[in-house]
Parts: sequence; structure tokens; C-alpha cells
Amino acid sequence: MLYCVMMDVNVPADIDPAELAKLREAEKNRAIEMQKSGKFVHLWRVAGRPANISIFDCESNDELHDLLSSLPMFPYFSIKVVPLAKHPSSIK
Ligand SMILES: O=C(O)CC1=CCC(=O)O1
Repeated sequence: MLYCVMMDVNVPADIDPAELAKLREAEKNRAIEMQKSGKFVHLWRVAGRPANISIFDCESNDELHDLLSSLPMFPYFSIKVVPLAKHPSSIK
């Protein structure tokens, strides 16, 4: 099943810069691992905002939740999920 996931990143302004750098590195590594697994199909930055839009291909809502909550920066995200269904006019 495909899901469109929209994440707003809300890192506290007073977070220790060294801690933030570590968190971002861990986030990048986990995101690369998930992309290589084929579950994290697309990842796009929203231009001009600390936000991203991505496409996940998961077996279930539970699997999607497990993947999202495994991201090290999960506590700092506001997430919206839109489950995608086939459009009758799509040729793909
Ligand atoms: O968009 C961000 O900064 C947060 C994020 C989610 C996956 C990733 O690699 O970064």
C-alpha cells in the first residue's frame, strides 16, 4: 500500500547544536537504510520550509507507524498521512 507522508520538522530553538548535528546524522542514516529497503520510495524537501513530503510503500498501517517512529527525529515531527488508492484514470 502506498502512503503520502507529510512531515513538519519542529526542532526546539534551544536544542544543543552538537546534539542536533548528531540527531541529523542519525536521521540521515536511518532514512538511507529505509530507502534502500524499498519501503521509503520518495523523499522530497518542501521548498522554503523545514518540511518534507514522502511516499512509503508498506504492508499495513502498523508497518508504516513502525517505520516512521523508528526515525530518530520522530519526536520532533508533526506528521500527516494520506493513504493512496488507484485513480481510475491513471495509466500507471
Ligand atoms: O526533512 C527533515 O529534515 C527530516 C527528515 C526525515 C527523513 C530525513 O532524512 O530527514
